[in-house]
Amino acid sequence: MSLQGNIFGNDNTHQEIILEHGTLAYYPQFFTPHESNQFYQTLVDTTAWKQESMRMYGREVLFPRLMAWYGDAATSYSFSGNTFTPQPWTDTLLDIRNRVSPTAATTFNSVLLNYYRSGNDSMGWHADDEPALGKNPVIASVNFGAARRFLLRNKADHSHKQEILLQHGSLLIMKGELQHYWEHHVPKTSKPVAGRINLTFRYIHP
Ligand SMILES: O=C(O)CCC(=O)C(=O)O
Ligand SMILES: [Fe+2]
Repeated sequence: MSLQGNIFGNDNTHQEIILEHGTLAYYPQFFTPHESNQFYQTLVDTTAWKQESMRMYGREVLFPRLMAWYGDAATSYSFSGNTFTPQPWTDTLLDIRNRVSPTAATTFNSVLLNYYRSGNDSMGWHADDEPALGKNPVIASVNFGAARRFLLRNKADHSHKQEILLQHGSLLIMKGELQHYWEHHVPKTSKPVAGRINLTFRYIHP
């Protein structure tokens, strides 16, 4: 545990979760509740949200959440058969990025936003291992809104698991070999939960 704040006024108290082949660092209160409320509402209101679809078994299936992609102009991004061209950075997104980068000790040129409108929205098992992310990507995941469970499982042994409750104002950094050996997902929940926004800051190799 580090109990020291930094010059940005972030709460850098965190927990390192060392897995076999991969490391996570979880900062439960990286942003204050007050600024987290403001970021949440601004992002709900001003993001260019879209419900994208992917082709699965010959039919178009809607992703069970809303998404948006922002970043430097040269960072188009492909997954599940889609190519996303980024929207230009907004002041809010640059503000969040600039708060997170020093702690992640890297630079980011893009961000994927996911909006889970209710407990019925979710994200399936996957690894963020697209070639454009490079060999061992550092991904900074920021959470505003309802707390949701984030599950990890070892690719080779699904009984080998880890779980983190990602809370309002938290930051999760994924790094090292994590994406090669582990998958993650956000399950649906039958509990009545409010909306949640997750932002994953990434470096896309042009
Ligand atoms: O919503 C989350 O916490 C996970 C997001 C995620 O895994 C992704 O965007 O790749
Ligand atoms: Fe992911």
